[in-house]
Amino acid sequence: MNQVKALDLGGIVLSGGKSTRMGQDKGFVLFDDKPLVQYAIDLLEKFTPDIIISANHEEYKKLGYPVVEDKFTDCGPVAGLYSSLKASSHDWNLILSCDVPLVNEEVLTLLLDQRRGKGAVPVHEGKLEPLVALYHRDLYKVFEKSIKNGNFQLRGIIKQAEIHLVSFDDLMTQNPRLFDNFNTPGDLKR
Ligand SMILES: Nc1nc2c(ncn2[C@@H]2O[C@H](COP(=O)(O)OP(=O)(O)OP(=O)(O)O)[C@@H](O)[C@H]2O)c(=O)[nH]1
Repeated sequence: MNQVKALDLGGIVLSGGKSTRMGQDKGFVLFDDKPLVQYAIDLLEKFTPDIIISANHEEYKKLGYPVVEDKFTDCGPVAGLYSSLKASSHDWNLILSCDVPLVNEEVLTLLLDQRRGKGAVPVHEGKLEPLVALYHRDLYKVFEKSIKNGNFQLRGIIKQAEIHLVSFDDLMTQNPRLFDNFNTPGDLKR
């Protein structure tokens, strides 16, 4: 386990989307013979034994971790973040969406090292990655307010919040595919 014992840390896997582009539940799609959701679980297990799966299908219960369903529907990932952070019993929570299997231990370690205020989110060439992040549990209130105001745009919400944007430009010159999103069947074959 990674040496961040001082932090009260949980993990949240986001896998509650509609997977329209994939055509089937993305979390259970195989990449190199392993379901995508398992990549996120395996990585988070290196940091904490306490993991929540944010999902809206019964099937996720078989993975051995508590499943938290969205309270607000049709709002996208911000709804998953709201419900799972609220359900978390930890101050700090590593977030990992199920469709970024190339994210590695180095990424999450850097976020833990670089947290300021209420969290840390990667940014590369100006693009935020709010679903590979470290968030303080308190942020569920920010997400709740945004949802109730009809604002589901996570990147905009994050820019307004007290969260450190951590540059990954250097790391990505060595590994440009680090944050590759697997959204379609074609993405699995690249
Ligand atoms: N809990 C929860 N997670 C979501 C929701 N929408 C998206 N996600 C997760 O957020 C991540 C990014 O999702 P997207 O690729 O933007 O959306 P998607 O619904 O999974 O896929 P598309 O229907 O193809 O857009 C994935 O891990 C999704 O499972 C949601 O409404 N609730």
